[in-house]
Amino acid sequence: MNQKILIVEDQFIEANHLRIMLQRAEYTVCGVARSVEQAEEMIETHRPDLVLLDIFLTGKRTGIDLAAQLKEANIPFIYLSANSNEEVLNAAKATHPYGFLVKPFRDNDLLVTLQIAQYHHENGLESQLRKETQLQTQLATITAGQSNRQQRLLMIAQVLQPFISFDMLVVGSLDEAGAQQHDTLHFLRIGFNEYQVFTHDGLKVILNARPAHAVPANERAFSQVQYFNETSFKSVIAKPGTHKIMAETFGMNALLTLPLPPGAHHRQCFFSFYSRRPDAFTDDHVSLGQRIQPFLVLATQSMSESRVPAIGSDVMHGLPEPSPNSVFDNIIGTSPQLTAVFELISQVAPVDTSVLITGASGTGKERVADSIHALSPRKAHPLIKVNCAALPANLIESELFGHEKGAFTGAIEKRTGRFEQANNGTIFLDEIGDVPLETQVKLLRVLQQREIERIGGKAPVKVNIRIIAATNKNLEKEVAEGRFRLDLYYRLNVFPIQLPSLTERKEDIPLLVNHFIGIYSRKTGRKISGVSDKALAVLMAYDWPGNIRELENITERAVLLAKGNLIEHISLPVRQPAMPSEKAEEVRLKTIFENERDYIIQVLEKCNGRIRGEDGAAAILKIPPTTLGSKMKKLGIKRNFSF
Ligand SMILES: Nc1ncnc2c1ncn2[C@@H]1O[C@H](COP(=O)(O)OP(=O)(O)OP(=O)(O)O)[C@@H](O)[C@H]1O
Repeated sequence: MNQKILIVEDQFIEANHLRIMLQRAEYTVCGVARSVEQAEEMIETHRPDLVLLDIFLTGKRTGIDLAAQLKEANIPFIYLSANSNEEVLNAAKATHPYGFLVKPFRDNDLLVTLQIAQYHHENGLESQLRKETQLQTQLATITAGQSNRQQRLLMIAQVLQPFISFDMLVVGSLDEAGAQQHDTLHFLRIGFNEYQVFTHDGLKVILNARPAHAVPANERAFSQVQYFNETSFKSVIAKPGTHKIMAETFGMNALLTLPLPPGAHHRQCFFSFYSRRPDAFTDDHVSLGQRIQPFLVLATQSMSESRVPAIGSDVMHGLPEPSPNSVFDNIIGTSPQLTAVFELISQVAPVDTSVLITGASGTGKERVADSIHALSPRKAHPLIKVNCAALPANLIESELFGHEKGAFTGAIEKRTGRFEQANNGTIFLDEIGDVPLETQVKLLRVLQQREIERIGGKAPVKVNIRIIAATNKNLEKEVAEGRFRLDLYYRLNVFPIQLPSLTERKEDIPLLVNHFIGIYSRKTGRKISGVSDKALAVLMAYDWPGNIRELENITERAVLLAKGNLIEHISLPVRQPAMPSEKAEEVRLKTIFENERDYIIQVLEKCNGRIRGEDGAAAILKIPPTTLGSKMKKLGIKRNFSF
């Protein structure tokens, strides 16, 4: 084994037990630290391969404080803590640990967690290296290509995006005195892999609409790779200049500067990446920027050597190629939040990593699963979807793993389970948070060993599957409350994708509404061309507890009820007005479950309690009646309605 492990634990007995256990398992324990200060010294001296980290330690600083340094030093760490309250779990999760074990735990749990951590760390590093080599090759190909400066820079922007997520890239050159020239190009991200390109003069045209701004002449550029997030960005934009314009005109909140040194035959250039996210950039971006500097120098050098066609002065240049958004045809939206999701999908789809999709009900989790499968090498094989919440506890195992004939009373025939059906393809386990604890152990086994055991079967059966799971539950909370196994959580949460709620991306509402109008006009044979400004304003003002599913249902109804060929009137669910004594804060703190519960009750009321049938609540909510039934049970909604 021979991995060097540092134990950071202030309880002597526990630390000693850990040391003995790890040594027995052939790990090398390079030290036991009782405080963050001691740990810092030992890390410096021994450079451990992994750190086991208690959260509350001797002294003021906690394990969570040490985590930031470990991350920077690229040392994986696992928390061991007796404290499993949700707040601590969330703070710990934000530091991206390789595992979290709640004390007391079994020795074996720790050994398994260590192996998982090692696996993730090595794979993470390896795939990072692979991706970076690929990036360098892509940059070299662009350099060798024949396209003009603008096209090349656009291609560079596109290949850099997965590594440095930005909303605006500004590229330009400097004169001998270090002042900016007027050859600057701006690439404003307007969709996944789609950019609006404008020149220095183009920017002037935009700014004329905002007379308070002027494009500064001869502005100086930064001389090293560095970043400015939130507070430091505020000090950068305190002075007039390009950065201030980017902040005030385009809503940018962070900057990463990447200057390129001058050469004998070419000028000094600069790349400035801006993001709307105030915490967008990290030290990792600085290191990456320094590593790719030579490749960018070559790319820009070849541009100054090639004859560059004149670029229209104040014209907005579109993409030279058709928008590659089409790979996500089934997911409508161009908001930055959704674009970030596209980014994650395209990163994870080609590999076999398990994915955990989280987000409130109706945010499109199933759509994301569809896209991951469709973009993966498994696309020619089945994508099997299982709604775990809809399966009664006594049937779930036979549904997932299958059974042999005669395995139990009623098993009159052999049944192939969903895992076997998904062989060579993908299995989508929706509502994973609803799987009973007993079944969770078996799922863990599938994830670890890629084999299943049919009920009544004599030997395990190997399966080659990719697992995508989804939930609208807060799994950390479920773990903390003992309803979800931590080891399964870590196995599933290898690549989390969190979907934004519709209120977080209201700018997508017009696109979504038009998309649904198109679908339901075709379905119903009505010729509806769009929605009036007034009706759209109503949609934009609503808070969408049911997310896109609710928007789809409301649009469908509006299409049916429209008097002319424009939707003029939108009828939204009547919401209970807040009680005067209710504080605004309390209203805001409603949980997803309360929202979901209220929404289902509203729909049930509208349907006079009918669940099934064409005008039943299940049809309106676009979920099977059995799913609605189990949701109602879960949310404590009594079945005191007529069916
Ligand atoms: N971005 C999108 N573009 C177009 N349609 C969407 C989008 N996202 C969701 N939908 C539609 O909204 C509905 C709900 O989507 P989906 O079933 O994927 O949500 P979900 O998050 O899996 O919900 P639940 O947690 O309730 O299972 C579906 O009818 C889907 O067609």
